[in-house]
Amino acid sequence: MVAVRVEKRRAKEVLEILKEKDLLDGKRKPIRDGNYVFFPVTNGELAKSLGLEVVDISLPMRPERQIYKNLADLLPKDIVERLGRLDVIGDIAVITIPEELMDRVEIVAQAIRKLYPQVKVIARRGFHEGKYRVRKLEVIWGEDRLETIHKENGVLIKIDLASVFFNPRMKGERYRIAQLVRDGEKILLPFAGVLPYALVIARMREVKITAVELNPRAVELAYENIELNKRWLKGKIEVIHGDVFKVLQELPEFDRVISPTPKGVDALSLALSKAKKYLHYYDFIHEDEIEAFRDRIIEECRRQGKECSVKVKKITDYKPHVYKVCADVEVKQNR
Ligand SMILES: C[S@@+](CC[C@H](N)C(=O)[O-])C[C@H]1O[C@@H](n2cnc3c(N)ncnc32)[C@H](O)[C@@H]1O
Repeated sequence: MVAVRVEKRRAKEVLEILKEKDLLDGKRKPIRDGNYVFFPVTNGELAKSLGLEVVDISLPMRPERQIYKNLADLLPKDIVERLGRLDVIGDIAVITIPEELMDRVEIVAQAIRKLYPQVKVIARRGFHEGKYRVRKLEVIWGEDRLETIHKENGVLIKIDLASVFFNPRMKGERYRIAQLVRDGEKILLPFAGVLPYALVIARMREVKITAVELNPRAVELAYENIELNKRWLKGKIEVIHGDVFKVLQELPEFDRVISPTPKGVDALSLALSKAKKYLHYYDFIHEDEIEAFRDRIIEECRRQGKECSVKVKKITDYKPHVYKVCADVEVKQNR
């Protein structure tokens, strides 16, 4: 089996070349011997044509599941450093690629496919747009579709990334909230999307959830998702298609309100007014403003005649110094 033999002092540089040309054989491990490093390659002739010394040598195999851990194992440093976040949603990989790397998109796509062989579509991430908070995505490799089924916390979530919001990085947060919920609770979920929170909670707890969503496509998928998961849901989910700011006026108080508020929308007063015991209110806050955010919630509680304790938790970073946060509000029951 062939490998490239290179002096130790040139090893880093040659490794980058091998990654760039997609020549590195990830199934075998490189070895060091004295002053030389041997890199396993998939094509000796091509390596030779690059002026590299190619030798016949047997190198140890890597364990199957540890072949590649991340894109840095597969791509040259100058590319990896400029790539943004990579998420895998069902069988769709979504990656942030800056404009100046668009002429290297082929090798990025190849690396993603090696890392995630199950992926059938690779899409380039744009920004969230409009009131439905849908992300602009461009398919750069694979099947021309943005619909998929994602597995998370024991539920299946059908998503159409072309027309609804979904963030797989909130998986841990959804689990955290589900753990706080107790059997028997009545829960209100404004801004419910395709129901990721509702499904995860209903999977784990015997509760009644009322979910409100405005985007008609998200509502359609919400119903499909209830159907997809019905065999293992302990809780019940009712979906209301409508505007949170109108629908909630007609609804009573709930034990718990969970508001995954869209960016730029202020639903604090309304969501709190519907919370008998607990409110989990999400917002995007600069790190210097977290105390002020907490004070604003306490002030709103006072205004509504509620005595509350408020803890604000950073959930994910949104942009430098700005976080998606969750205010966990507990309404004291002695009123
Ligand atoms: C940040 S996303 C959260 C979606 C979902 N909860 C999740 O975590 O994936 C906000 C959702 O609120 C919906 N939305 C925006 N304005 C709304 C309104 N006035 N009434 C109801 N839903 C609204 C959007 O369509 C979107 O699905």
